[in-house]
Amino acid sequence: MSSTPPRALTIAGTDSGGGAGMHADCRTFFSCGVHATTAVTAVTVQNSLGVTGFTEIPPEVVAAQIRAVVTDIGVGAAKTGMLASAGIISAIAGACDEVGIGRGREIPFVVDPVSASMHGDQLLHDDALDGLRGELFPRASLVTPNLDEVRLLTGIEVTSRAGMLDAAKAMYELGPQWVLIKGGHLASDPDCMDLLYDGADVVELPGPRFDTRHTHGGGDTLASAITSALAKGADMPEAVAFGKRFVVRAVEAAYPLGGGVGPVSNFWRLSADPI
Ligand SMILES: Nc1ncnc2c1ncn2[C@@H]1O[C@H](COP(=O)(O)OP(=O)(O)OP(=O)(O)O)[C@@H](O)[C@H]1O
Ligand SMILES: Cc1ncc(CO)c(N)n1
Repeated sequence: MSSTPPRALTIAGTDSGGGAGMHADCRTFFSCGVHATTAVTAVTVQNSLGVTGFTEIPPEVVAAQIRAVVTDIGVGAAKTGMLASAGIISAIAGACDEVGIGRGREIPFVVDPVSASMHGDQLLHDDALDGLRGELFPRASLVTPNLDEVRLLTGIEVTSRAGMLDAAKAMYELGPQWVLIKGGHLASDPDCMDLLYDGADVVELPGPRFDTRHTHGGGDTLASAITSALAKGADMPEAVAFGKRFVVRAVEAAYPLGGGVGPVSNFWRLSADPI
């Protein structure tokens, strides 16, 4: 019998195409040697061409999944992805307080403020933005917005690396302990620089920009790799540096799928040996 591995929790939506969302999270946890536990928020109808619909899980069922996992199995860190509605966000905030998930509590909490798929299909109702800002960000150890989410949440349009620092400061004012601004959408930048900020220090996380359109699930993969490292006891700068190294390799190994946009590879660490 082996000893129990580190565990992490993803609170997120499913992607029937298997590229992003909870599927990307679970594969990333697995690749990092972390047992994946899940609280499903929504079931999306999705493939490489986009999202054509989703069904939400009742908020009390989302909260019950969190309680069931944390009180029995225990987790070293938790993350959120697609949350869909204000009601689900409130239920998550309440459950997190009950079981000790959040900044200053036992279980670090990574909040990825997913608002839309990379095709632009909405994954969060407009009236849920206040819930994210008011109920989740103040509980977050880390928030990981992309530049579209920065605009939605703060009104700031980032067009340069200097603008990323303004965005980090504005996001920090919304209450999280740490902010990671992702630079993947800054097309004018020949590299992919992310920025980590804790209200005082700025850490630049440089990375190459690969010439590929197959980046579906990149944000989920980054946040899950960070969560895996936190579940193993890393501090935030270490965890984020690991997450960036992991996602760079994942984008490099991205693969085409279907007729649209393929996913980053969450299993680049595994060999491609025949059966
Ligand atoms: N073409 C690329 N080459 C290398 N790294 C990239 C590329 N695009 C994005 N990244 C990196 O991948 C991570 C995710 O960034 P991005 O800004 O794309 O997030 P996102 O929009 O939330 O992702 P998603 O595609 O899941 O919605 C960041 O570390 C970013 O720097
Ligand atoms: C379920 C789900 N979560 C997150 C994303 C964004 O990557 C997506 N496309 N689908």
